[in-house]
Amino acid sequence: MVLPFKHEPFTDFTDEAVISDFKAALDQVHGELGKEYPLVINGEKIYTDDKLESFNPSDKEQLVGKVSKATKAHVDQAMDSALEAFKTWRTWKASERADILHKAAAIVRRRKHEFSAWLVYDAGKPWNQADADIAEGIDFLEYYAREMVELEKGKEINDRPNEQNTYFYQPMGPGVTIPPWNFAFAIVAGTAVAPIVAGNPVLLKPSENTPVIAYKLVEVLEEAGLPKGVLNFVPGDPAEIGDYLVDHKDTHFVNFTGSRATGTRIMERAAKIQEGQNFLKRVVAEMGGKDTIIVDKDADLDLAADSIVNSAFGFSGQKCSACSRAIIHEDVYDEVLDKSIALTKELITVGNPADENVYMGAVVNQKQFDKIKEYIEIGKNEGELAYGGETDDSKGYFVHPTIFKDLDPKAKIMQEEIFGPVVGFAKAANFDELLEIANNTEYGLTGAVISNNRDHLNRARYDFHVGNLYFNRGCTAAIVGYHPFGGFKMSGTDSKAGGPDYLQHFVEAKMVSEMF
Ligand SMILES: NC(=O)c1ccc[n+]([C@@H]2O[C@H](COP(=O)([O-])OP(=O)(O)OC[C@H]3O[C@@H](n4cnc5c(N)ncnc54)[C@H](O)[C@@H]3O)[C@@H](O)[C@H]2O)c1
Ligand SMILES: N[C@@H](CCC=O)C(=O)O
Repeated sequence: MVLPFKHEPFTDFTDEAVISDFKAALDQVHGELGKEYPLVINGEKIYTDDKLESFNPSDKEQLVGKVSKATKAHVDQAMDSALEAFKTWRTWKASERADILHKAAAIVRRRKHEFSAWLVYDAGKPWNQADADIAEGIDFLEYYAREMVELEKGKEINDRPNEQNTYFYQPMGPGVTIPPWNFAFAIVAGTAVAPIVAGNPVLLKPSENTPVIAYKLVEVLEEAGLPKGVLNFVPGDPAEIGDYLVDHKDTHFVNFTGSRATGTRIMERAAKIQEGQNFLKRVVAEMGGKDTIIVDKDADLDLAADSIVNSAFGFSGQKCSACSRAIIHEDVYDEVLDKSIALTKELITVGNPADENVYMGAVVNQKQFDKIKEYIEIGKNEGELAYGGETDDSKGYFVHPTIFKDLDPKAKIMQEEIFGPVVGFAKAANFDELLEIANNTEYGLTGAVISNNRDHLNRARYDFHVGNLYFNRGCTAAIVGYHPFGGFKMSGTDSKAGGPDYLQHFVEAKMVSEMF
């Protein structure tokens, strides 16, 4: 019997036994660094000479792994195997497909610390953030398995005398999953297994920054019994195979999560009908954010500072949901700013996340490091540096938590996604203005309101235009099955990952009417 869904608990890293187990997992993974990984096409492991090399962001000389690079010819091969696999995979019952996800979840759960340890080295995640990423991946497996069994039942529609009508959902055909690096296990798992459990084979092209942990997922799903050809692993250079995957005439859907620039490019390309294509492609594109916490005059100011600091600096601000704008009522602005600086000083440590109790590791790569540094320089001209601003890329890509104050809400660092540990403060005269500023970016992903005023919360519920809105807490850390995730405006297609509507993106609804 399948138990009702409950999210995976987070690991208690204050327990000495857990600390010792986690250190052992780090040692185990350390011993496996630098290995080579293949493509997986039709169940066959293919090693190529040309490889992606993944390095530890906190120790940039440390090679995490070398992953084979797919060419366009490999993509064609993978698509052929997906088309072949579709013929039988589509006929499996939902519960049979779901069982593979349940088994995969059980395998990952048993090897949880080992998987988290890979994220420490491959993505630069501190222990607790790595643990949360793996827990979210397990949740996606467990949640979509249950959701598919429900969806297979179809929906009730009306009959008339001598007429029986049925309405049900069927898979669409093979498609492509293109995830980012920042939730290198959770988002890869969620965006690959949702279409798969719905009956569609997938070509998975992981991020070039974190391909090793993605390969680990492919191994687990194979061990759990996923038939060959249902998940094909085609890492590669996005400049070489990215457009090719999207443009392919047999790509039925693209399940993308990443930057606005890549997402809009994919939307445009997928709209063009290719020779031999006789269906419209679907695109799920979950993109960037410029997420705001607003603090009302009547609010718990310690809670405000805690929410801002943890949402801005958790995983070095490398979350689409990260708070990069704090808009504060002018009457409490100085106090919230002072409390936020004090808490940052007290809480945030920067270092190699393989060490215990590090709050922030390095940012993912040189490109991100340079970009964040550039925004810090821009911020110095646009506002006043209130805290931090230091950077050091001698050993790893370290950026210290950085707070700017007294910014114009239209300033560049208040409008563009930085994707690093930088938060800008601005003030507003009243609640109308707080909301107006919160809505003045082109993004609409997450936001939070810290307020004790019920009328203001009621207004924000409808007038704060973001897909995920939180009251009296931070704006990160959505949980599968509890906080379905997806953004408005240029943040994406509002697909609501981890929610009850998500699988609908990967099925076709069919009506059959029979006369008796
Ligand atoms: N809204 C969400 O749910 C969500 C979640 C996580 C991250 N993000 C966003 O992702 C971004 C960070 O991730 P990133 O740096 O990996 O983003 P990115 O757009 O650079 O890359 C995302 C993926 O797209 C691939 N890609 C790049 N060019 C491509 C092309 N031309 N065709 C096909 N694929 C291509 C990359 O290889 C990678 O796998 C941030 O903007 C962040 O806000 C959004
Ligand atoms: N689901 C995550 C954000 C994913 C994007 O990076 C959160 O809610 O913080």
